Amino acid sequence: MANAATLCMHHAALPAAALPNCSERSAASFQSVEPAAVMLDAHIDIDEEFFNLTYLHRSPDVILVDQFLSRQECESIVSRARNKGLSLSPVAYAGWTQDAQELLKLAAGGPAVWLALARVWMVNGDVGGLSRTEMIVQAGSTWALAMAAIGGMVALYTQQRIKQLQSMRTSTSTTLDGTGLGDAALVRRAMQLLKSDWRTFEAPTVIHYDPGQKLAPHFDANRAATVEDATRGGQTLCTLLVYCNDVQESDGGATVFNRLGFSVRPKQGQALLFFPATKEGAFDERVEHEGAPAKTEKWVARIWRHQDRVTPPYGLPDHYNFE
Ligand SMILES: O=C(O)CCC(=O)C(=O)O
Ligand SMILES: [Fe+2]
Repeated sequence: MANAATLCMHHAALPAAALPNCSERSAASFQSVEPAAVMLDAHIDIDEEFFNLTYLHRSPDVILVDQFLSRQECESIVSRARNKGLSLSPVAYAGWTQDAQELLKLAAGGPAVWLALARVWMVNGDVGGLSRTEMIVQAGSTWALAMAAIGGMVALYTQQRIKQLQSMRTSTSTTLDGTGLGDAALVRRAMQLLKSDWRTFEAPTVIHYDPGQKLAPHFDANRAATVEDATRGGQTLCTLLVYCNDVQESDGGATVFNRLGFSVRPKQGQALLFFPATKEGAFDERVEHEGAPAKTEKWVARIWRHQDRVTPPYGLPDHYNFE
């Protein structure tokens, strides 16, 4: 089965880790320089009374739920994933449609027009006295040829970009069907905490990092979600990660929020919840994050809550029964 959970990465993610003093930027100072913060804070409604829920950060809201899953549930998730087998985590080039459109628009008004005019000028110089219709035909066909060639170059660039992004995620992963002891508990509790129907969830994804593996800074939402995520339920509104094993402080492997200046160390059974987009689907770049390389292995289970029904193979099947 196609692995449902591709990771959305965009070139905008690249310089983020290198933002000057980004780790020292406090929430308060961020709010004062970001007037749109209040609008961006309007994430989906959650169950604030959920057992063990604490706020790690406000605006943007980042939440921890201790003992979200039990040790047995975590172990069950890991062993089901191992039995199924994991493969290199897929990465999506989020925003490629926008980038390609922009490049083509630039070319259509610039280089393609210059080439068309140059061709008319040359042909006119060679044969002389081109009629107006002949000039239009010459210019039009040259413009179309130039656009086709530029389209090919944009496609090549997009392929290169996907390869480059893939090298930034070296973990392996797989999806579970939500019927094992641990993954069923994950879906059930996610439904309560997020006050959401399982139909808006991607199938639970299990991510495994071997020592040294990592996930570079990225956003889970996609600025071009309406086009690129149309077949997987639209925008990612919420990310729920559950750490399935402990990683000691000195061993790295934290989930790092560079722009917010803090990180979360993996603790078995603990859930980390944040909102890559508002309930309306507006992209929130403040919650850019990364999975830092660990010296030991690290296991994470993840549910992405989308805007609409996530149909199979990305989501759970119609006959899924969470009871
Ligand atoms: O492994 C982590 O700490 C982060 C994982 C993550 O961000 C993702 O899977 O989208
Ligand atoms: Fe992520």
